[in-house]
Amino acid sequence: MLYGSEILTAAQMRAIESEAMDSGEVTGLTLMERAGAAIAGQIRLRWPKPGQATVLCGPGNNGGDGYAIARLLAQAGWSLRVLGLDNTPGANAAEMKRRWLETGPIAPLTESELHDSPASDVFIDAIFGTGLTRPPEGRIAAVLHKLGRMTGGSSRASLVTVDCPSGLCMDSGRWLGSGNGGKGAGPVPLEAALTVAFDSPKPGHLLDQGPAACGKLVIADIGLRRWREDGRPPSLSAIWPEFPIPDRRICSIRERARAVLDKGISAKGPAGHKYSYGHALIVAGASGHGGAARLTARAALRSGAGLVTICPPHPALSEHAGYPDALMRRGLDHAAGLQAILTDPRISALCIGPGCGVDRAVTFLPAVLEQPRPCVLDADALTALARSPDWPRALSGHHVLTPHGGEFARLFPDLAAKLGETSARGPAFSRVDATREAARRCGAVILLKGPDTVIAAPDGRACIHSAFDVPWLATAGSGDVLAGLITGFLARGLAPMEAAAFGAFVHARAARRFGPGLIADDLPEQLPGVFRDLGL
Ligand SMILES: NC(=O)C1=CN([C@@H]2O[C@H](COP(=O)(O)OP(=O)(O)OC[C@H]3O[C@@H](n4cnc5c(N)ncnc54)[C@H](O)[C@@H]3O)[C@@H](O)[C@H]2O)[C@@H](O)CC1
Ligand SMILES: Nc1ncnc2c1ncn2[C@@H]1O[C@H](COP(=O)(O)OP(=O)(O)O)[C@@H](O)[C@H]1O
Ligand SMILES: [K+]
Repeated sequence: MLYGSEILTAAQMRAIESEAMDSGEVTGLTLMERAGAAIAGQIRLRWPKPGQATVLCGPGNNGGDGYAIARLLAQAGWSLRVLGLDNTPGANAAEMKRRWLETGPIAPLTESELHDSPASDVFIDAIFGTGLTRPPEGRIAAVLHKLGRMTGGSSRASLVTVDCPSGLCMDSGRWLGSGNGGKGAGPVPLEAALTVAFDSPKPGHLLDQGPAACGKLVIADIGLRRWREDGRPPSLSAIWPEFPIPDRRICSIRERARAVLDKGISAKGPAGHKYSYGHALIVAGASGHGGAARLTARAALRSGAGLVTICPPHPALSEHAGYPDALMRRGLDHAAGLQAILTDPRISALCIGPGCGVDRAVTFLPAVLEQPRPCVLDADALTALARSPDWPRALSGHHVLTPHGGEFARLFPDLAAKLGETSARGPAFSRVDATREAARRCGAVILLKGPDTVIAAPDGRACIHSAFDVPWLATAGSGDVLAGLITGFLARGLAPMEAAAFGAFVHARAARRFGPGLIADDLPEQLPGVFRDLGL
């Protein structure tokens, strides 16, 4: 459907693994050996000279992977210290443990044994993976605290995690047992240098605390693709250009971008004129607040919309007189005026919110919502929307809402509260769960902003756009630019979910291309380069 790679929940991953094993074509032990070999291989790639490694093995299959890694690294000349538990109930993990014991001993998995380990180049966390069901407690929590202190910050030793940092919920990216932001009763959050996960990224690798905890994420192919690619469209995918997972059901960003932006041209041919590319209308606010709406309008122009008109109140028209000259201006003082403008059928998308003012947004929202064109609701329009009773009934599939966390909490206070709660059991409620539920309730596309932007449609399709590598995107007005991009793509005829996803992708790409020091004004100016880089 969208771009990037499929994301699987822990339960979906387990189901695929079971299906593969039930087919009789692969055994659990083979998968574990492949997992162990993938991680040992990644470690040897990064530390070509054999060194000292300490492997911490838990009770389940994650621990089984750990014993396999220890054996393979030892065979490659590494010095190993392995810490483990007496209890290893699973047959495959027990077999891996038995094979390791032919090579070396296992010390108890305790804080004091970890403390007494020889200085290590690499610590390998194979305590819990997808099987984590509750927050680590007691002795394992103490081990994780210690591991966090031994490997975090300026420590020389690197942490490599098997599938995920132990204690992190792979469906939400939240530390089980702690509230939002990693605070609370959970373990010292681990900060890995490298996480090697299997087959597909899980939501927790990309959401919330996940990216900071996982470090560099590598997805290892362990031969399960055949059971995964069953023809169904993925319900959750990652828009992550740097992520080189070819997935035959999802075309590449480049292909998709070309298809998306060629749309106007191929529909109209070279004889197309400006109206072929759509006409976007931006409802702007009173004097003194014009910058936000102008950023939106500039982004809509640069996105390739054929025409963009900005509509402030008449007294504020002079404020919008400057750059860009391509922008059209039209005074708009009351709802009847908007209805009159909208008699022009060539206006193909609207945006209301950036720099609009809440009172003005309250005035214009009914007229905006009752007309059938696609529309982006951002900033003040979201605050205005939250004030009107029974607002979800006024929305439908042609609306795109682009809240940041605060606006989301105003619109969906219960979902925001749930996101902030401490989770005593996994899977924890995630930003994907919250955004999907929000989209379902109001029947519109929701784009929840953040370094881990989540976009969801009312039918349950969702994607995560990861922008952890461009923290400089968090600058005043960058959200206004995003709203303009989405409006421009809607004006050009993209479906709402696609316009939102493509907007988020292009927005981050522009920020990445500019680099630190970026201000929101720079973003629209980067777009021609972004489109050129994409080969458009
Ligand atoms: N997905 C796949 O296809 C593959 C997965 N493999 C590995 O298998 C792992 C999943 O294995 P498991 O399902 O055995 O689960 P884990 O090894 O993640 O651990 C689960 C075990 O720990 C217990 N447990 C969970 N939370 C606990 C807590 N807070 N305190 C104490 N005990 C707790 C569970 O009851 C269970 O016995 C993956 O993360 C991955 O490392 C690989 O071996 C190969 C293939
Ligand atoms: N830490 C971050 N890293 C990358 N992108 C971020 C980060 N924080 C916010 N963003 C992005 O920056 C934009 C900020 O939008 P918003 O909060 O509406 O700001 P404004 O109202 O000033 O325009 C959003 O696209 C959001 O996804
Ligand atoms: K782990």
